[in-house]
Amino acid sequence: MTIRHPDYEQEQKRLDETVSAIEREIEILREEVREVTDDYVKQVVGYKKAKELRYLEDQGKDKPYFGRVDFLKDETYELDIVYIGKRGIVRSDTFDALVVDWRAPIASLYYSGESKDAFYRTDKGIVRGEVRLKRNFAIEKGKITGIYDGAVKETIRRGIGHPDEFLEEGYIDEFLAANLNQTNDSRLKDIVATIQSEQNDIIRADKDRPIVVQGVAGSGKTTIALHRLSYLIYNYQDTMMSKKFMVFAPNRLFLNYISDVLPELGVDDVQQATFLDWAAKLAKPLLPKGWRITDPQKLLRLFFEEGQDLREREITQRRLRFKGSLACKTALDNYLRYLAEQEIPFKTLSFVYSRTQQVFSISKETIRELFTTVFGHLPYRKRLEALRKHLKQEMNKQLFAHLREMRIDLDKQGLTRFERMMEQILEKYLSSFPQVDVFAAYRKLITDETLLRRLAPDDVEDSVIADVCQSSEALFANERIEPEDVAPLLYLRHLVDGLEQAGQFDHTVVDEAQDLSALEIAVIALVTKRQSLTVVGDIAQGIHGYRGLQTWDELTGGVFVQPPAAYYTLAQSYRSTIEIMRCANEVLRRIRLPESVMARPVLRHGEMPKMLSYAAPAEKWEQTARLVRELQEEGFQTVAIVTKTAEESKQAHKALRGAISELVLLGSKDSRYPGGVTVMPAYLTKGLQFDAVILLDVERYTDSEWDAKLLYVAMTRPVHRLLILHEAGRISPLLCDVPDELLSVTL
Ligand SMILES: Nc1ncnc2c1ncn2[C@@H]1O[C@H](COP(=O)(O)OP(=O)(O)OP(=O)(O)O)[C@@H](O)[C@H]1O
Repeated sequence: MTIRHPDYEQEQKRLDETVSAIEREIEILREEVREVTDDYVKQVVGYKKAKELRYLEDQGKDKPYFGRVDFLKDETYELDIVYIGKRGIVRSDTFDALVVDWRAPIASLYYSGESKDAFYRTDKGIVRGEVRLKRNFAIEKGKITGIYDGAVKETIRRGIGHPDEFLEEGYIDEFLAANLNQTNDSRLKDIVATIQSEQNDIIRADKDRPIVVQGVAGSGKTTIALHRLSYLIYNYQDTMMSKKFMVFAPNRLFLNYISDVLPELGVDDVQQATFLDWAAKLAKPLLPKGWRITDPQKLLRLFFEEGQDLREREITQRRLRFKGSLACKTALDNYLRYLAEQEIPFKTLSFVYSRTQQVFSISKETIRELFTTVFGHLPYRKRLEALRKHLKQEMNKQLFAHLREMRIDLDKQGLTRFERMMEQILEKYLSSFPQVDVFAAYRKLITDETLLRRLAPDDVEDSVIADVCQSSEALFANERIEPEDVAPLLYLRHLVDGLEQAGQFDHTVVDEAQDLSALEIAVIALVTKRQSLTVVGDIAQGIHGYRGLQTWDELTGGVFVQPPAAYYTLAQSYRSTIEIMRCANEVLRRIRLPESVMARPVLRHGEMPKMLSYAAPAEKWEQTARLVRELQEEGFQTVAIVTKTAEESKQAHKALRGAISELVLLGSKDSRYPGGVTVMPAYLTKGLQFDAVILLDVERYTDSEWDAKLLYVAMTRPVHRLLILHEAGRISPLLCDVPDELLSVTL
């Protein structure tokens, strides 16, 4: 912290004036809000004012802003001095902006830092100039407690470590360090004061194209995706509504964990769901009576437990991967084409006008052309409707031309008779077009080896087709579909009937996207207007690798073609200490992944991760309880005891609940994260963070890619402390090569 900054007096004076002005605004608002009215418009305005008042009273008065930026405009050579806060505050008498909202265009300068060549975008174009000063304030109850100028400069001048080390590990400015060091209150919070430049680029990216973000563990993906929603609603309230925003996240616990930050960011009524919860609602009406979707957790055992049938694992993986792949999407597209080409008996439509015995006809070539090309972009059933309408018009046209030629005047009765006749002819003609029942069609395609071989792309191996069809047949025999059937079913519904949900969302965030399949994301894109999606994830954390994305190319090269996606990477990790991240990176190194997924921790040190062993199970529980006590004594509020499986979590809870008061067991059905001391399986910790993590039974993580990713996820959850427990003499192959200087081992 800079003690007595030379501008301290001046800045405190400015703050005092701002606070006084805010107090006046509070008085005015209180008066206005008190007014009772039955005018609807006034009520709406009143509601907005009440919200504004609440913000000013609760937060704005004590800490109206966190930053200042001085911008010298190229065009006019005027210096704008702008104070930036969580919400904009305007004086109602003079309309002067006391504080500029962090989402306003000019505030972008604050996040891009000092530069001689700076700019920001407005509706009217780009404004260029020089950022002369970027200043951060720490403010408590209207008093400045710290002033921090610039970012890199300050850190290096104060000499925290050698400058080379900054570059290697990623520098961090003091203001950010002060923010990160606060003990974590376990929930996600807003980071408006410390958003980093590369994060700012993502938050403010073009709204009308998909963005895909590969970000390492703790790089702020979830946080910035939510800040992006806040940014979008602030800047595009004419075209976007927050109630039409959707956030897809991996589980209900996670949704609960992030739910507090949205209102804090000024976005209240965003929809949130897991993909399966949302998609199953749409898919269920397509299923025959009595059919169910299997529990997604059922397969975890097959993939994460030792001693499982390897052939079954292979078949299952092939089936799940195929059902989520773009190859499956191609097969479904081809299926519709195949129906049109092979199963529709295009015939010439002819009819006779009995009074003159005139024969009219529309050729089969014309009808085929209409169905497959002219209306080819429409869903199957809508194509049929369009064809019927078109044929009727054409029949009318032909007949009336003939009547005119023959100088025949049809009376009302004649016209009605003719209308009826045409309907009958069309009804009969179109009845030979197959009626497609979505589920029956999907079932046929996914279980008929010959058909699937014919329609799937050539690079899908025959043996994969055979495994997919045979194992799907067995699954369907029990009147069950699996979660991976849902996306192809919805995609087929889109091709056949059209998804009436199409364009339902103004913007969609897909978090932990690596665990969804390409086809699932393609379905999400179908229901999002203008492909306005923010897709974030980390390939290194793809713990459902047997079904999820393998690379981002599947999206950038396959799902998002027009408009193409903008791809970003975030390598800087903000959550855990350097010591924790270095140790976790060692686990990743064992599986060959691209360099982009290796995390660079920010310059924040802490205790080295510790590995402790125990000889007997009783000792394991004693040690765990002791560690929890010690962590609590140190002041850590959220501690997670993490096991490999849900079953082990249950056992741990049973063994520990007597020794640890208020210990909460969490499973995949839970939807509320209570804080405190919790015990849960590793896959559920996804996306969450805790002050400290105690990892149990690490010897159970084998040398497989899945286990390495799972262990990596669990190891990257703590903000401050990581403690690892294992049975004496047995150690996970994933940890046995970690150098001593990265992991302190106590035998
Ligand atoms: N610019 C920042 N300033 C302050 N804190 C930050 C910043 N960026 C991220 N953080 C903090 O880092 C932590 C991790 O953020 P978040 O959970 O959004 O990351 P993530 O990339 O989604 O992580 P993971 O993939 O591991 O779940 C949070 O505590 C968040 O507040």
